[in-house]
Amino acid sequence: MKRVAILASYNGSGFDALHVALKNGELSIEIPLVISNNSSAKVLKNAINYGIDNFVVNSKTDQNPDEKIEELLNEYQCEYLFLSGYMKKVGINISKNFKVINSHPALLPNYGGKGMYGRFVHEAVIKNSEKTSGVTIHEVNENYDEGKIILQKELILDKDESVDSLEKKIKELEQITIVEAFKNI
Ligand SMILES: Nc1nc2c(c(=O)[nH]1)N[C@@H](CN(C=O)c1ccc(C(=O)N[C@@H](CCC(=O)O)C(=O)O)cc1)CN2
Ligand SMILES: NCC(=O)N[C@@H]1O[C@H](COP(=O)([O-])[O-])[C@@H](O)[C@H]1O
Repeated sequence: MKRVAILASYNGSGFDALHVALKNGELSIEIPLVISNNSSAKVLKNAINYGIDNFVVNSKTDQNPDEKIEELLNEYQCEYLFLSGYMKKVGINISKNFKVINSHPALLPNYGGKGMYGRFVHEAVIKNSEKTSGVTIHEVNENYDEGKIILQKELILDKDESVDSLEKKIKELEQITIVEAFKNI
């Protein structure tokens, strides 16, 4: 059974989708480990509620955060690492030694790269009067948002789409896209 660790900076909404899918038997995975760089992240509270071991790893807790993350992935025997709204670059040792998967809130290769995260993505999409946006699940390499695309799902923007309304739609679409992607990995 695939052992998947979660790495998140805030809510980890993708983690919630995977956890529901494993509990209802839709996905044959285990999630034994949750890591956040943010000690007040909601993802940690959810991990505690689900009874899942969780750790804060950042430059204050560890001299080399990536080394600590790699140590935890090995200790918990996780071959997969899912980035659920993680806002830092994952080091090359991790991306090379583990199967790292990310969910990006846009249709890569557009609207990706440094600075393209969270609301900044939706702001750019709307500023450019795009007719569509979507979600991309992709493998993670040493660069931001350049790994092999696993699955994309598209949505059509309303004429009066706002950043808030697009963010909400993307997060809803993300929930199903993440689970479908893990079925095919
Ligand atoms: N090696 C990789 N690491 C990460 C990837 C990746 O594809 N390869 N994806 C990101 C997630 N992400 C987009 O999907 C992303 C997150 C954050 C940024 C960014 O510009 N971050 C800022 C710092 C923001 C902060 O500190 O809050 C920066 O680097 O200056 C871009 C894309 C996760 N890691
Ligand atoms: N480029 C990475 C990126 O923007 N990731 C996005 O951050 C959000 C985190 O939301 P959450 O903290 O509520 O899960 C998610 O929508 C995810 O796609």
